[in-house]
Amino acid sequence: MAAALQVLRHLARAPLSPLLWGGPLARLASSMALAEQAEQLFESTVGAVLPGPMLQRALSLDPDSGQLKVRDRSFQLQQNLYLVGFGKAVLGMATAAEELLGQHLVQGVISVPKGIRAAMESAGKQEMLLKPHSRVQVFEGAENNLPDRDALRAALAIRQLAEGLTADDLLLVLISGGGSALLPAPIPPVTLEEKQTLTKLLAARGATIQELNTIRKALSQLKGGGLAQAAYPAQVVSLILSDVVGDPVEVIASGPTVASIHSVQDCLHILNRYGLRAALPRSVKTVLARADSDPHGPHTCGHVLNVIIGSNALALAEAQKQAEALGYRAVVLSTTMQGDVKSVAQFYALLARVAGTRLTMPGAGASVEEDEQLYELAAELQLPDLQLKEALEAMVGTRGPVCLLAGGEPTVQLQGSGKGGRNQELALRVGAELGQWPLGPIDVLFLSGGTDGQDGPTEAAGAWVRPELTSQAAAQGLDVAAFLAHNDSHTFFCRFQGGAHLLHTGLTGTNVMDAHLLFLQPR
Ligand SMILES: Nc1ncnc2c1ncn2[C@@H]1O[C@H](COP(=O)(O)OP(=O)(O)OP(=O)(O)O)[C@@H](O)[C@H]1O
Ligand SMILES: O=C(O)[C@H](O)CO
Repeated sequence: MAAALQVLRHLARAPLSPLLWGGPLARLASSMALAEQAEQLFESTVGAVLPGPMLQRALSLDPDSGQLKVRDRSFQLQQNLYLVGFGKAVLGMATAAEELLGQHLVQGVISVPKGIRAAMESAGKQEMLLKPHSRVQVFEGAENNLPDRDALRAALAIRQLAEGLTADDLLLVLISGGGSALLPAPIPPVTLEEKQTLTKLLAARGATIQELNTIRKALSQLKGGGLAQAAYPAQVVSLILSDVVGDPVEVIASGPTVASIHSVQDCLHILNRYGLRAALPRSVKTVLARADSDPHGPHTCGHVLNVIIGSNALALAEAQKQAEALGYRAVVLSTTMQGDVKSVAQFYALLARVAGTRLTMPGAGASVEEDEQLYELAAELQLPDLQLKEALEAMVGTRGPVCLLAGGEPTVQLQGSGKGGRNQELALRVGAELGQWPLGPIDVLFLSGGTDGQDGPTEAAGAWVRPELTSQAAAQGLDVAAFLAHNDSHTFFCRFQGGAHLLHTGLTGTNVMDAHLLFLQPR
């Protein structure tokens, strides 16, 4: 048995040959290999945006001259390098930056989530931990992604460092998702508590991250270009890991090194939209009124270079390469997947059916109705970069396995009190949908995983499913619909086949939203 497993593992890693996909043994191999390959590809997706590789790609230092190259710009390092950072992935980014540029680093301050060092330690991720004599001071705070006193202390230390810099200095700013909560510095008389309450209310009422961060910028000393202004006249290079669809630098972590273009009117519209304008604290009204008459206008950021060094698109591009190396025809469908998880699940299930028909019955063509339905669903999701037509055209003449890749962040409207996460809920919904139709002679697998390794408040990163999910679950006495009704996807996957469908990567130290992989293998 062990030897057979070895063979299957080997098959899983070897490039796929269409000849393999035939008899019953090959089918068993294919089914094991498919799940293993899916997990392997998910790991490759995450691997492309781990802090170490990302910083190595973004920075190059000539050790003799001390010239630092970032994109097409050069900076002279001469014991004049300072570092600040804030965000969920910043501990690993700072570790990698110190490793690369340590001899020039004078001082650093970073603000990272509470408990992250202990979590990385216990996960054995030494590469994410600063060395004992690091020049970087670490503040942990913002429990539950909300600004708190600890994060405020960190923000003030970061501001102090930035304000002390001169025109000879270079400030490296490391930014990742979660940065907004980790860099709170409300403009007086707004208090931290008031800012916290407003943020919570806006989020609870469904404000988008763009809206939320517009308000955060208006009330903050450091967001919306404030940090860049504090560091002036030093040069500023911001290295940004994007956790927002479309990679907008002014939104990620509320753009502390990007001049804000929003007016007070924009803020009032947002506050109106969520019914919060009437009950605004006096302090917030005061700050907004002052901003309106600010004679200096928006900050300028001419001394700043903002660079996106990691994103969902980058991660998917790597996964696409790996999938192709494994013998798949691989297409990136979209990196802006968003919308309600139910619609997203319907989209993937129908896509599997339409694409599957094209792959297994090339002559027959898919039903026109299904095609139309698929395009309608896609239009409802409003994905600006969707390559649906291209993906379907790529199936024509393809007789081998296909892998469709996408990324983004669907939303779950929580109704139940179950345990789950966006990715496990999406996978479970796709599994349930896939079981509703016959799919023909084709193996299908759908995987959804959070690149940060933690899907909602669970230890899993996500899950994978196959069309047999509902019937296999029923045989085990598990009712998929009942679990979905309570948003209890994690409990489901823990019980289903002993948890074999869960993705367990542990905290990855990075975060570029979620990855969705759809595999189609004609038998
Ligand atoms: N029981 C549940 N079932 C499905 N989704 C859930 C459940 N509980 C929480 N969630 C979802 O999990 C998300 C919060 O989890 P998480 O901490 O992974 O947030 P996040 O937005 O992924 O953070 P990050 O920006 O770090 O990726 C929310 O989108 C929430 O709707
Ligand atoms: O910190 C934030 O503002 C969000 O994670 C988006 O970047």
